[in-house]
Amino acid sequence: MPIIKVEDISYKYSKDLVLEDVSLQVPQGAFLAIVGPNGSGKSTLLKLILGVLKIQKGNIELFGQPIRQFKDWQKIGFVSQKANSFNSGFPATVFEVVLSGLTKKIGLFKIPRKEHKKKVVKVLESVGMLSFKDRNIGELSGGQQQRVFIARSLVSEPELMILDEPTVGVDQKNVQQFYEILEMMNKQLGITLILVTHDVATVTDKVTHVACINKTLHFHGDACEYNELNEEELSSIYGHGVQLLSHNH
Ligand SMILES: Nc1ncnc2c1ncn2[C@@H]1O[C@H](COP(=O)(O)OP(=O)(O)OP(=O)(O)O)[C@@H](O)[C@H]1O
Repeated sequence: MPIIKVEDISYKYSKDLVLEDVSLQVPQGAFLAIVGPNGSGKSTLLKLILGVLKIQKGNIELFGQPIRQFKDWQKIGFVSQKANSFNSGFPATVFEVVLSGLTKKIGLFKIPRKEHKKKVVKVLESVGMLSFKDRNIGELSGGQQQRVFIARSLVSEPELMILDEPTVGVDQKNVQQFYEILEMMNKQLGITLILVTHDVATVTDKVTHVACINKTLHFHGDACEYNELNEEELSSIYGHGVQLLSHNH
């Protein structure tokens, strides 16, 4: 059973379709990159999958259930591109931010137990941020904040994690580290990942599957297949003049 099944989805905000007849499946354990130029409908597709936008045409199933009936939202973690925008005055430590990912489990205003604190320490360690646990979140760099937000999502043990351009504003060196964390989550923790990104050149040798979207789905397959596409095939995927080539080309 695929974890996500998108069938014939079309969507428009006003007159024009921004998604047209998009169908794709995400198997359990996959690491899928959704790539496409600016304004190609990537975030819209995510919002439909996350239930933020209402389906106009087509169907989506999550964990085998039609999205309308789906209630297990705690199985899904989400990290948005705007996560790393805390100002330096924000009054919460790294530890507190990650602990807030357990609010549903602990219950609002209840006192966290030892096991909860242990979980926070464990996930902070896994993203390499344990030594920052008492620092104020607003005093960290964008890349460090982003890792803390990943940890906050991880702490509730999601089965699927969706990341919308998480590396925007993160420098190249930290981007590499960031992808290593994602690989660890996918391979060691067995979390299915969906990553929306512009950064095709960096991701295609790290992910298992690639979906190229530009209103319609132009390619959906495994990453090896994608890496073997020639230039002509790639430009027919993206349209001429769109600079989104894999580094193998
Ligand atoms: N709330 C909205 N109301 C009207 N139009 C919208 C809205 N959100 C997005 N759009 C339009 O829908 C199209 C697809 O937008 P979307 O955000 O899904 O693209 P994207 O691929 O995520 O883009 P980017 O890579 O720039 O983040 C764009 O033309 C955008 O202007």
